[in-house]
Amino acid sequence: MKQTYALIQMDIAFGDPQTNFRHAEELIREAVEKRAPDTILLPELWTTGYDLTRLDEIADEDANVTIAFLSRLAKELDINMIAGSVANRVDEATSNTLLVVARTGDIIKQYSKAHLFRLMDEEKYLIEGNSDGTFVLENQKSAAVICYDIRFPEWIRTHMLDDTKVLYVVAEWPKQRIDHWRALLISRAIENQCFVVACNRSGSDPNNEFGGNSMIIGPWGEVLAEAGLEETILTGTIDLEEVEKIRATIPIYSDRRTDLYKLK
Ligand SMILES: O=C(O)CCC(=O)C(=O)O
Repeated sequence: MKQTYALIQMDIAFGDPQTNFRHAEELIREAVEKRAPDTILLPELWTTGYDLTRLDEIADEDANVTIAFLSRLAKELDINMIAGSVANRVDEATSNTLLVVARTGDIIKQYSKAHLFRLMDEEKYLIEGNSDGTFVLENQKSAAVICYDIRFPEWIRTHMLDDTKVLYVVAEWPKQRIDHWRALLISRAIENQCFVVACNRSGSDPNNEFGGNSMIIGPWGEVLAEAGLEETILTGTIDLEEVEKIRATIPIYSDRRTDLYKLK
């Protein structure tokens, strides 16, 4: 089964949801016109950026505004969306929540970032999620995580054990550690024998320059498509049958020695 993706590696206006909604819609429409993708990806915190000190004003109550925006576009344009993440205010607390939207416009998954990134003060303003990012999209078992989560191979493995074939990643990964981003994504693809489809942002905010380099990686670790630093729409097509072939060639899932692993 083939799947075509368009990764919206957008610049994000700091703390300005109106501008970001407008800009994201332009880029999504451009992607659909040029490439008719099955699925579109957006980056982490694409409506607000990392303007964490102003979350009281700019976080989205129950993600309602974002969900209405995404559902409208998914239905009209006949696309699925791994719709990045947004600052999602529930009662008094805010999570960094990823939304998955089907072509029908239904929200089929919400995943809140499990590992908060202290270097960017996330733990001061956000609460962590406590459940996994697995879901079924177009009949395929899939998983999605957010940025810093990819530094935790045991968390990613937890998502892959039940025949999951695609790992989606959304991020605001800084340029100064973009070599880690590439190495971690390629490693997660090789060690889990899965496709990795990863959308970062471009541009900068008052504290960071972001690294772009959105990627589509195959289950053998091969880079199938990769963006540069600038704002761009990265597209690519994958064939999910590749996963079965790689898993049959080197059967790591059945060779695991869980009797030896001390993961607690
Ligand atoms: O782990 C890193 O180096 C970057 C993580 C990050 O920027 C984030 O989780 O927002």
